[in-house]
Amino acid sequence: MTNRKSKIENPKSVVILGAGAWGTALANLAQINGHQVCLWSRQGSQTLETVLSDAEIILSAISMKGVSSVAALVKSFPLSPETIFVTATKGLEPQTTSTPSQIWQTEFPHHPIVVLSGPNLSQEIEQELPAATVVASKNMAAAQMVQLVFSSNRFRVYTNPDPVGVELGGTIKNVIAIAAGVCDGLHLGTNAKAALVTRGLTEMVRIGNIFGAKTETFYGLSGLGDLLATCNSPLSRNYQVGYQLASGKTLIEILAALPGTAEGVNTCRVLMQISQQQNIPIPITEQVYRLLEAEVTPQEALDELMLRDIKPEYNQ
Ligand SMILES: NC(=O)C1=CN([C@@H]2O[C@H](COP(=O)(O)OP(=O)(O)OC[C@H]3O[C@@H](n4cnc5c(N)ncnc54)[C@H](OP(=O)(O)O)[C@@H]3O)[C@@H](O)[C@H]2O)C=CC1
Ligand SMILES: O=C(CO)COP(=O)(O)O
Repeated sequence: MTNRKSKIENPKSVVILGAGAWGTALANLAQINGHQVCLWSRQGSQTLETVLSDAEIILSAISMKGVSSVAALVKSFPLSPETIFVTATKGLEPQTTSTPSQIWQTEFPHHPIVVLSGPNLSQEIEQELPAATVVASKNMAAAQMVQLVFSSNRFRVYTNPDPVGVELGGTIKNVIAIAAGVCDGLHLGTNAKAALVTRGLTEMVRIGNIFGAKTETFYGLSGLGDLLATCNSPLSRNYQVGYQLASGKTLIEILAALPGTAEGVNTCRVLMQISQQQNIPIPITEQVYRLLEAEVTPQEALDELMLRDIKPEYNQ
């Protein structure tokens, strides 16, 4: 059992990379626990070298497109060998299909890497509504340290030993959230939504298993939990993309007006590469891909899904 009091008695120096919606919310959560927090942005006045000099924890809340370049930049500065890296990005790198934690681990093979992911719509967290999340690592002491830094009466943090599983839950659900937005935008009803989300979870498990993730991880907060939050909330940018596609807008129009990042658009493309390389059926993701590429209309995507070959619910 961890002593929750130590979070005040032993403040940590935490650097958050990326002052977007999620980086800002996480910075506030660590700050209210009494930690010394520095929120770094490319637009800010502080250099990266200065902010990293005494960092005990470096948390990246950068969009997927910036992760590799920022990780390489961080590597060019001296760090304490004990520094813990935390990644909160929910995406996949197109060139390598790597997850963010795999990118950080490749750059920093001797440092502990912790994944932070869960049903965490940043706007609700900024409104001080209660939420729970997961911190996962192969290094349990590092995960427990991060758990203590962020845990509070409004943010409950669980540890987990399956970092890639936790990371992939948060990443793949973004594609299903686009589909859920389409489902609601077309007013297809509660039965259709339940079927979509449940079969979406099956696709998450299939892809996760290729990466070596544990199936049970996808039934926890970072998998099913985040899937439910994102597929049911108009606050989700990915859900908004799907909802607006259903109204007939083009992807270019939607992304031009979207506040912030919808990682599911890029993730969907990467998942299609993986599914083709590994011959893994992910029919919902495939229809989201065809819709994003304007190869089908929302109604045609629905018809394709409903008229697939009939089959058993589980593979024998
Ligand atoms: N918002 C949310 O509710 C949640 C978001 N996430 C995930 O967190 C990540 C960030 O999301 P969010 O904060 O909402 O997105 P925003 O669009 O609000 O912010 C994007 C962040 O990424 C940084 N960034 C973007 N491109 C680059 C680049 N090329 N190089 C360096 N930095 C870059 C920006 O840096 P800068 O500050 O320098 O401009 C900014 O901090 C995503 O992967 C998202 O899926 C996870 C959980 C919840
Ligand atoms: O990951 C999120 C909630 O857990 C945020 O979802 P969006 O990126 O779709 O807004």
